[in-house]
Amino acid sequence: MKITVIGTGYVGLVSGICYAELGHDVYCVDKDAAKINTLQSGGIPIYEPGLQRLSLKNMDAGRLRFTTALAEAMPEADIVIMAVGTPSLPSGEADMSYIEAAASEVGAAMNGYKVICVKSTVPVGTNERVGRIVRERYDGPFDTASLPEFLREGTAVRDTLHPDRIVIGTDGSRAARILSDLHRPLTNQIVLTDIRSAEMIKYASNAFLATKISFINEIANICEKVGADVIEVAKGMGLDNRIGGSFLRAGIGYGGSCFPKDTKALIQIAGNVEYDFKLLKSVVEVNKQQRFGVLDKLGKALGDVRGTTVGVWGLAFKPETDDVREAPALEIIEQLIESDATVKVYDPIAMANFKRTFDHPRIVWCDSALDTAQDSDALCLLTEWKEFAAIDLGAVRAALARPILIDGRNVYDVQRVREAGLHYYPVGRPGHEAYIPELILD
Ligand SMILES: NC(=O)C1=CN([C@@H]2O[C@H](COP(=O)(O)OP(=O)(O)OC[C@H]3O[C@@H](n4cnc5c(N)ncnc54)[C@H](O)[C@@H]3O)[C@@H](O)[C@H]2O)C=CC1
Ligand SMILES: O=C(O)[C@H]1O[C@H](OP(=O)(O)OP(=O)(O)OC[C@H]2O[C@@H](n3ccc(=O)[nH]c3=O)[C@H](O)[C@@H]2O)[C@H](O)[C@@H](O)[C@@H]1O
Repeated sequence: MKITVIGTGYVGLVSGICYAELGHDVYCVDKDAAKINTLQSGGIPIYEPGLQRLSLKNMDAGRLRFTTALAEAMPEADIVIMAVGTPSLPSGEADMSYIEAAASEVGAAMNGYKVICVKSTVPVGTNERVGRIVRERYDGPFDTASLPEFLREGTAVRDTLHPDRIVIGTDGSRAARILSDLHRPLTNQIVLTDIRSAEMIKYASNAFLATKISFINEIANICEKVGADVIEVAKGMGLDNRIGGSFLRAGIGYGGSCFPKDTKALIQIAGNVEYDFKLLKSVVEVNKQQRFGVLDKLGKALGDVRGTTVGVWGLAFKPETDDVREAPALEIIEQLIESDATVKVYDPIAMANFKRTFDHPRIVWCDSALDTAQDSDALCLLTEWKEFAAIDLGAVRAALARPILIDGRNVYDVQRVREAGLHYYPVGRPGHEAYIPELILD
């Protein structure tokens, strides 16, 4: 099939490249000329393992092209996939302006039947709006379809080529058939449904995953007070098939371009139909607070953070990505600076992105994990990169001015850290002896 993908952010780029890998002819379009130049010359504007190799392979095979001109990419397309951004407005609602502009451009470029899919995460009713916008400019046949995306950054290629399920929302059998044929090589788990339910499945899925994370984080906070170990608790819970073990890693809360945005948007969607989504509001509130647990522990360990030097390992919102959107590290570092600390930072991949987002004279940009630890009064691990998990803790202890390790992602074995002579402050686990449970059970 011939596919045109609009938007070469994470989603557009990964899906475009993966559709080409399945043997389809793909044209990826973006308004950002710099991104398109990079892509045309074989580069990739994001850090995503495995993506560049697939892009080059499919460009060489003549199945994958990049352009800034929608008019060039549209005429032959059977399927048009919109994957433009839907960022948060100050109200929390999703900003629909990119979708509306893209729909209008698609309408102007239509020249025959096509299935117009919305892959971006959009409020219920958006596909109908897209249909109306296209119809204003084109009076021939077409279908719209909701085709939500469930990939995760860092494992995007694998998630796309081996999805748990594909959700297709249509209001007609022709579009349903075309999109089922397109995705059948990927999985047998194809959920064919109506458009509004498909749009809701995406928000409900992200909101549920965010709920699991905030739930386990609250359990971790209680574990700290009663002397239980949240890793054991999550393991014991997760073995129940009804609960499932994934997304029960306690830590400093979720970040990224999607959970924070989509939870807020769903609260607004509910509010617009006069439904108060109390549970999800609490999930968001718990998440906002969770990151500050690192600062509480620093306060306990150091006495006062003023005038100290704090090392920070990890700036990306999760490992295997250079994305720092809504990364907990941003607020933690801002707070440390406000408290007059000097902050030494290091991330294997996300340093440049972070520096573009936030910089300050009291941030020291380090070249390595050990350089960050050198002479710091405490070290905080905020992203669980493999490099940090594998580091020689004895060398870390020798580099630090004071032996304090705050582990925001529960990376280390408690015994191993203690043997290295470090005072260990993980999340929801018995760590350093001085950090005793507040409640001792008889
Ligand atoms: N980032 C992720 O991991 C996931 C994102 N999503 C959803 O997918 C959507 C896209 O997300 P990202 O890829 O992260 O977005 P992004 O913001 O990184 O990229 C969007 C791209 O669209 C381009 N664009 C905007 N309007 C355009 C137009 N009219 N014509 C051509 N190009 C245009 C922009 O220049 C930009 O390159 C969002 O709704 C997001 O919620 C869904 C699943 C995963
Ligand atoms: O809609 C989206 O954009 C995507 O959002 C998430 O994907 P992503 O944000 O890339 O990354 P996740 O692996 O889900 O992690 C999100 C955040 O939750 C945190 N997290 C995750 C899992 C966990 O157990 N604990 C935890 O704190 C991570 O550290 C990270 O900050 C979803 O997992 C994808 O299915 C979805 O497509």
